[in-house]
Amino acid sequence: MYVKICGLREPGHVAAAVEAGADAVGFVLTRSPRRIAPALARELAAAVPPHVLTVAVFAGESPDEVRAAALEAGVRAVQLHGDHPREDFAALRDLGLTLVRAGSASADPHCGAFGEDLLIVDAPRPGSGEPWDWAAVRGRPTGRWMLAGGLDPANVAEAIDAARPWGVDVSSGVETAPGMKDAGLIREFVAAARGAVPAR
Ligand SMILES: O=C(O)c1ccccc1N[C@@H]1O[C@H](COP(=O)(O)O)[C@@H](O)[C@H]1O
Repeated sequence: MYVKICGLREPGHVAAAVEAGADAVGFVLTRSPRRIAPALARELAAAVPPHVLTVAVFAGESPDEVRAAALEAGVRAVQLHGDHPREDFAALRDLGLTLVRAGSASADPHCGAFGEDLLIVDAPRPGSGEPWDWAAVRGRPTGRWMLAGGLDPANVAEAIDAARPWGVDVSSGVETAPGMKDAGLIREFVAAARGAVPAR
């Protein structure tokens, strides 16, 4: 089970995610209580070992804006929320970064359909912490896809069982308040996601 911890803003929380065994860490460079400047993302990303993917998160920015911020942040992946056409992913391909497409359950459920490397199937309002009907997508997405939206340490096993994703992505569920991550919750989330064995 691939695990991404998103919306990190402090070195201690990045370290907690890495030490807990997260596969990817996210830095939000778009409008959000978790937004940080690309320069801070660069500092945080510099402390992340190469086996952990560093991801810059965007929502609705143009390819040129994404390109500039991602290069400044020095990340290895960009995550695009919103209704981006295929051309936007094609325009970013030359960066050599992992491309992540994020959309709701009504978006195209096939990873790679827009030229992306990873897919996130999320709640209608990304970063809201609101659970949704995870079981509704079971069997629909294909390829390397992560489930997101309202996950937390207490429900992630149930969510995995319901949707059967390749991975999971969390932001609000490892916080004590919007934007305030908690190292203990990060550790609990990774352990719960990895311990989850879907029922047959
Ligand atoms: O985390 C944010 O604040 C955010 C803002 C704008 C776009 C995406 C954002 N994060 C992504 O949203 C989900 C997590 O949602 P939740 O808070 O756990 O319910 C995940 O895909 C994050 O990468």
